[in-house]
Amino acid sequence: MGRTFRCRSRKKCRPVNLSSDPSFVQLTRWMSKNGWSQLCSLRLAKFVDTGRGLMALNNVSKGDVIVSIPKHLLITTATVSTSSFGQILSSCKGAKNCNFLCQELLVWFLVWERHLGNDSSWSEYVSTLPSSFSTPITLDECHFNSFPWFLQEQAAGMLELVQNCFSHLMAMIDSIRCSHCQQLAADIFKWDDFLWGWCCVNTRAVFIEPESVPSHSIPIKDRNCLALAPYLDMFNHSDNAKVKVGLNISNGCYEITTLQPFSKFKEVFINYGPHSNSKLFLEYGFILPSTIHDIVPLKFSHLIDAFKLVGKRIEYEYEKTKFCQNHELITQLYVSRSGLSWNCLTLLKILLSNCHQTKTWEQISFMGDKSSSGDIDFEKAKRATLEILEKDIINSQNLVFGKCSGACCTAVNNCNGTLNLFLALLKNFRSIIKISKGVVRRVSFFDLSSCDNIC
Ligand SMILES: C[S@@+](CC[C@H](N)C(=O)[O-])C[C@H]1O[C@@H](n2cnc3c(N)ncnc32)[C@H](O)[C@@H]1O
Repeated sequence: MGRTFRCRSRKKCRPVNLSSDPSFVQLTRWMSKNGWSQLCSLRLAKFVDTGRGLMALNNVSKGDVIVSIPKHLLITTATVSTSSFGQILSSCKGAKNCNFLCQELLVWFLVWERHLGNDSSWSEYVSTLPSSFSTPITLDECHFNSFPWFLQEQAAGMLELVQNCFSHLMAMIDSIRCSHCQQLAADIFKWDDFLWGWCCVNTRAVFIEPESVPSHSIPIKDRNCLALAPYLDMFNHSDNAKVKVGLNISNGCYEITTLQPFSKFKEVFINYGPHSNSKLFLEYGFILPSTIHDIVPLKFSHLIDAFKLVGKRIEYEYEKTKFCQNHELITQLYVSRSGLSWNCLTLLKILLSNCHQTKTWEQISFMGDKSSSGDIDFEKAKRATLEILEKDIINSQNLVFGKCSGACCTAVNNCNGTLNLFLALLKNFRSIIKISKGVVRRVSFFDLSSCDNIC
């Protein structure tokens, strides 16, 4: 490997400086004019692994405030109520179902301000927002059908919510004419615009105490706890980041304090919450190489099928199923890197039991895995469960590609990025199952050998 090659490779890994990006320059200028000042020396950059984010230009110490946004630069439902869009909403008052989800209002606000272009008082912020997203909700529904069941359910639920929110307000405002462009709302706002707004709010909004949002007259039907925060929404997420976030009452700014240091020229991260990769994929359109929160959910039917696979009959299947339902054991079924969850192990053990008495099943449910030491059938059932789950994931992997004709992609997603992400997520699931199989084998070996010793 020559020197030129090494230099080129190093350059490829280096973040690209985006500090002179015109929309970003305009954003910081506009924010400075409106009372914002940069407390921590950061630069906008494009990182190889995480995309656009913020880089430390000096060492950042534990306890440093990395960002501080004056309250009046946050977009909350109070901002919406005082905007020209808020005036339109007030003309809908009295209409049937005239109450809104907090997120729905922020979405429509962004869509409205984007259509105002340079005439929007938030144009400097709106022009920094991404134009496309890799969240699965932006895919055509045909792709959802290839997802593993738990992702399929969640993605379909999210899509239904977004569709309902879109039609909810469109029904109220479609005949209203915009005083800015004189067009009918029905001609201005399309599904793709709403989807864009939804993704912006879903991937960028921060939590704010509802009491901190100034009161207004728009009826909100859920917790009024979301805000969009210009500049602050440029921070990427890391599982390891530790931060303190909230409104500083003494200066009226929304602040993030880092509880760990960052070295000069490294990316500065915040933490969006203890999310699994499934959640990051569904809600934010990215995944991490690995997180401690990763699990692969299981269905009760996977456990039943495991018995079929090992050729074992379940005695009193109907009664046992009823018992497990009544004792809320058919919840929290998943596999993590440390193996099958407690409830999975308990269910397997109950299903294996030859006893007909609920008292015995109750005992098993208290003892869980411990009641099974050395039971070969139990080890076989555990392994079979993992085999079945892995097969499901492989099926899904085979299905997802070959479905896309390109015509199904929405304007806010060209599909390939999301499908590659999905593939990476499935790989992640398979690695969890693989590690878990090792755990099963180790436990099995340990249990059997300790059994031999006792004998
Ligand atoms: C609040 S924004 C952060 C800024 C964003 N990267 C941008 O360019 O505007 C959240 C989005 O950033 C991206 N993101 C955040 N953390 C990431 C990470 N660790 N790896 C990859 N992408 C990440 C995801 O697309 C996510 O939806």
